[in-house]
Amino acid sequence: AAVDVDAQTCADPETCADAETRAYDEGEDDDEDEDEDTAQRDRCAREEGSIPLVEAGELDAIFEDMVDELSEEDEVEVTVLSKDPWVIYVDNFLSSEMVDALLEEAGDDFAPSKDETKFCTGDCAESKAVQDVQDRVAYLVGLDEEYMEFIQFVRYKKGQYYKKHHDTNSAYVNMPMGHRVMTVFMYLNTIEDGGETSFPDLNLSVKPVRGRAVIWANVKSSNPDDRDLRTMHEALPVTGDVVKVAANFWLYQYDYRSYWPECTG
Ligand SMILES: O=C(O)CCC(=O)C(=O)O
Ligand SMILES: [Fe+2]
Repeated sequence: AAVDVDAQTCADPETCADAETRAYDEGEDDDEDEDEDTAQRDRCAREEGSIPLVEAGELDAIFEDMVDELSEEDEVEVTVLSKDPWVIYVDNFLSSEMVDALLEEAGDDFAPSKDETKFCTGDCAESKAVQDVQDRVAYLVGLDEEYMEFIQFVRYKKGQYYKKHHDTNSAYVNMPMGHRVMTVFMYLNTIEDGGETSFPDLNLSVKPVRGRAVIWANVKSSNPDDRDLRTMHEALPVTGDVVKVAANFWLYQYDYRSYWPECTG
């Protein structure tokens, strides 16, 4: 649901003179949107008997299990930044081979200008690189591919940033795939100058390190239909010459893939 937004602000016009920023439609409904939402709801009803990824109370257990599992892996190091809401980061989440293979899939042909993102669909989604990442996440979280959005590559040149936002849209709860329950955000290179992923309301920030993943909850464990706005986050401006490259991987409450693309946004 990435949209190009013209009226972006830049916190520091000096730093951001040439910067562009990315943004998502936050879905603050006006009347027109509501009519559209209703029409889409009729067309795109969630299949009856659909099984949610998390029931109330289960998200905590998913994170606990994931942390236990990852802690036992050689080379991998887990840091729990917060348990309420869950925010962890995992060093060597991706092996060096996996990072190289993903970078190869990401390529260099990002759409220029504002929205430097690229969804990995088609051949990219079928590639071994992507299948390996999916398998890893499927195993750790205990879900299958249907619940996964296609990986989205993102990159930031000097001065670029991504303003504070939340990863799941308030309207998603009424869409067939439901909320983006969790985000798995993977850094494909190390950035020394700026580029941190910051959670201002939690006073936390994570540095981009090649192979590191940040994993956080976007909904409340007590009620997965409810967004947890405490995990609003931003990408701080890259201040050096190295282009930051990373990948978003979003996990939904319900099947995403069979509703994509007609009913997913
Ligand atoms: O680049 C980052 O550090 C975060 C990116 C992000 O939050 C997003 O693409 O939704
Ligand atoms: Fe985000």
